[in-house]
Amino acid sequence: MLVLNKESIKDTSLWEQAGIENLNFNHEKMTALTKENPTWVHFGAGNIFRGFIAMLQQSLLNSGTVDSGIVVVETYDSEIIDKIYAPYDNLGLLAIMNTDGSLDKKIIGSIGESLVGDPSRANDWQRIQTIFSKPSLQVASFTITEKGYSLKNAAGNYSADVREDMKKGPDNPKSVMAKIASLAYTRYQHGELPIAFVSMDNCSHNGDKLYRAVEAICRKWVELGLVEEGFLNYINTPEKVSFPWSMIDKITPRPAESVKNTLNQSGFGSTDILCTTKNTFIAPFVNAEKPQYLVIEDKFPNGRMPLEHVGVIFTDKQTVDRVEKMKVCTCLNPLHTSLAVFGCLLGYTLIADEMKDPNLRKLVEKIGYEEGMPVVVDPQIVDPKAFIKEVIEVRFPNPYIPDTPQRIASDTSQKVGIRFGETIKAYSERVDLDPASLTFIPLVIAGWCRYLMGIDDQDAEMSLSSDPLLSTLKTYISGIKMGNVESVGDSLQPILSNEEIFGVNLYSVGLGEKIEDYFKEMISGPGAVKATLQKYVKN
Ligand SMILES: NC(=O)c1ccc[n+]([C@@H]2O[C@H](COP(=O)([O-])OP(=O)(O)OC[C@H]3O[C@@H](n4cnc5c(N)ncnc54)[C@H](O)[C@@H]3O)[C@@H](O)[C@H]2O)c1
Ligand SMILES: O=P(O)(O)OC[C@@H](O)[C@@H](O)[C@H](O)[C@H](O)CO
Repeated sequence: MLVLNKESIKDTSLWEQAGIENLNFNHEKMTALTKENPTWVHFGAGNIFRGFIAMLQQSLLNSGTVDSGIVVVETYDSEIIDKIYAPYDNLGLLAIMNTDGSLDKKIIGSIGESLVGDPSRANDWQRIQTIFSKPSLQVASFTITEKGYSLKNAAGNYSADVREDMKKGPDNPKSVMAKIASLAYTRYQHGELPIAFVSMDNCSHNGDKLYRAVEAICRKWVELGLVEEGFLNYINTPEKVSFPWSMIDKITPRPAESVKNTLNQSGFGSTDILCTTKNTFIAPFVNAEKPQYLVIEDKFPNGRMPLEHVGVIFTDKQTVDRVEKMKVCTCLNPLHTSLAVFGCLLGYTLIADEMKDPNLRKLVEKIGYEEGMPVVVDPQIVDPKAFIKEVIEVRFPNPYIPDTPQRIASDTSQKVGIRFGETIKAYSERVDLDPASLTFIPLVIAGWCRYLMGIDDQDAEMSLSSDPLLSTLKTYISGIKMGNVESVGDSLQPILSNEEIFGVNLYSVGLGEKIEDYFKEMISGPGAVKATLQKYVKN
């Protein structure tokens, strides 16, 4: 069996025989050059990073356009580095799942260094500080999930770590955003060196989200006299520090047993799948679909790698905003979240199987075409109708993509505001549209509340995907009993009125009571979720 390490990849014929595309550059040289002159640090060593972002730099390395790779930093889940990067010399394998069932297999070898971003790992932290003091560094990018940018807890207060970091200053930060602020401070101290901090997470205005979090911490440090005022000016000078917006799209499911088995059959053995204690599902291999889109605001004060050669679209902020809104608020992610919630309730474990269920297919068609399209943002550079058609007809139904509703249900509380709240707000702002007339979006929100009960449509207990608000949300609905509509009372009110969650108080736009009614229908007994869904999609 072929195993991944820096020695094994030197024997090119072995990889050729296994049908695995090898690197077209010298891995050792790339590693040395990355250490000497790092240009790109990426935070968040998860699946999308290796399956998409690292492969972009790899294409540039393969063509000889660049000579250094990426330094990956994991600030949250050190097990990823210790168990998935270090043992394999930072190498991985990408399996692209084609619609005909074939796999395109490529070694992932553009990661020059992997580090744990935490002061408790002193050597790694010092090394990251050194990297941030280097003039060569151009880009710090991020895929740390939407919750990674959050400074506050469910109650809207700064979390304990953030409070402590704000009080203590840039030494020994604990929270992820204070770590970034601290590294920016290092860069400031070394001559106000320029850099672009590029969020590549699925959240609207992701660059602003990152900026706001980092800036709030820096501002506090300045207020308390822990750092010079010039640091805040530095962060706020776009010619020195930028926070470009981006839109990223490539379905990259958790590593799947089915793909592991196929890889084993083809003679590739580095396939152990791990679920870390922090709940990251990761393996030495990544499985992903082929389609991919990355659109980035072209604002890089220290220059950047020529990623336009490998399909990345660089444009202005407004266009990024429009593409991102098109995808995240209408054409892909709301449909995914809908399939996630109902898929879990109805016992599905594969998105492609859900697309064979006429009710679920109809649901996403109605949410996308009927309720989303009237307010979709047309970015001009991508056609929303063609995009959503590819999503509904080609990407979601691809039976070879082992994507699960349970993966997508993770962190739903962090996502519903963007996935549905934006459309609801757009209806409120239009004189010709009324949010209270929506049917399917509120149906999914009711489905999510029903999901939070942790009981599936067959009345069996179901485990819920991780979510930072899960315990709080479950407390609100703990008094609700299946089959007992009276027990609902006003239990859903703290959820549905929470503007932190939905971006809008759903009662004030005429949807709160409607969602409560759908919810009541869905708890009337076993099979009620399916029946409710069927009743409304058939109308
Ligand atoms: N997987 C996809 O299909 C896909 C597609 C487009 C965009 N994205 C974006 O990328 C993000 C990550 O996806 P992935 O596939 O790499 O997921 P993953 O589960 O493989 O990895 C998640 C990464 O985020 C880090 N993380 C999690 N919680 C964090 C926190 N509170 N603070 C800091 N870091 C944290 C983890 O340590 C890990 O590095 C998604 O949330 C989404 O915003 C993913
Ligand atoms: O990653 P999230 O949590 O923002 O959303 C779940 C999925 O919709 C997402 O991961 C998609 O696979 C992705 O947005 C496709 O580009």
